[in-house]
Amino acid sequence: MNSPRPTISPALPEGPTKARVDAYDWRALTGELDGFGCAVLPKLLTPEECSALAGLYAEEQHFRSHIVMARHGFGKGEYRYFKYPLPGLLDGLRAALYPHLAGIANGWNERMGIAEHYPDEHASFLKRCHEAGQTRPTPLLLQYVPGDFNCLHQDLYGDLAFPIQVAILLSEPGRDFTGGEFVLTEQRPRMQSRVEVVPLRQGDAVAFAVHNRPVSGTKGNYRVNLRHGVSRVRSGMRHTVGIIFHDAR
Ligand SMILES: O=C(O)CCC(=O)C(=O)O
Ligand SMILES: [Fe+2]
Repeated sequence: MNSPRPTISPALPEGPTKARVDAYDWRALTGELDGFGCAVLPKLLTPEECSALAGLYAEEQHFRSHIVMARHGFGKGEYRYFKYPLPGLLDGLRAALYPHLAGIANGWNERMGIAEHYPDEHASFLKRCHEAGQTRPTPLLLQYVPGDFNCLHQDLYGDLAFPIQVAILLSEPGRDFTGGEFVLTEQRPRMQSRVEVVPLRQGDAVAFAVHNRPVSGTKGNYRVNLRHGVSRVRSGMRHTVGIIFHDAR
């Protein structure tokens, strides 16, 4: 019998997320992540999926907590952490993206001399998080209005951290909002920091380093320290969904 898995909202079908993710040129994406600490997956979500996801923001039953950034000094704007079970589309994306990113993350750990090896499947990695006391879901939905911004930060939620995460822009720049650029900084040992501004359209995803990545120099690999954030939204409303692969303590 063909019984599809239930999804939270009929507007959010799981779809063939794995086929969609697998279809990207992962060799090229790996090259971008290795070279710059970030890579764009154009059109990971359709405009309809973006609107459906952004529309969940007002529906409190999907979330475990609500953060007003200004109260914590994180910037200005707000976000909500999803509860388990995640909406089918997000759950599917997280499971489909993970194996590709785990390969890259394992390469990074080898080059940085870190003994940790990430398993091939996200479920196995989550089991490790849960055994380490990190059991709370970290995928989140963010909402910005004019004047809002997200200070440079690292999404670390315990000792266990998967070193690459993904953010998907759900709104269309120019039409839905202006300003609000996704930015990354890379602090290089004993050198000045480098910045990346990542151009995104609605539905595009950016995969980026959470905290550290290796860079090859003349004397072998060295480690850089990354942070990400969002510049000030000038007008309109901007929504993003963040996919973090480790759970939180
Ligand atoms: O709104 C954004 O583009 C960035 C969100 C963020 O900080 C994250 O997904 O971890
Ligand atoms: Fe973040």
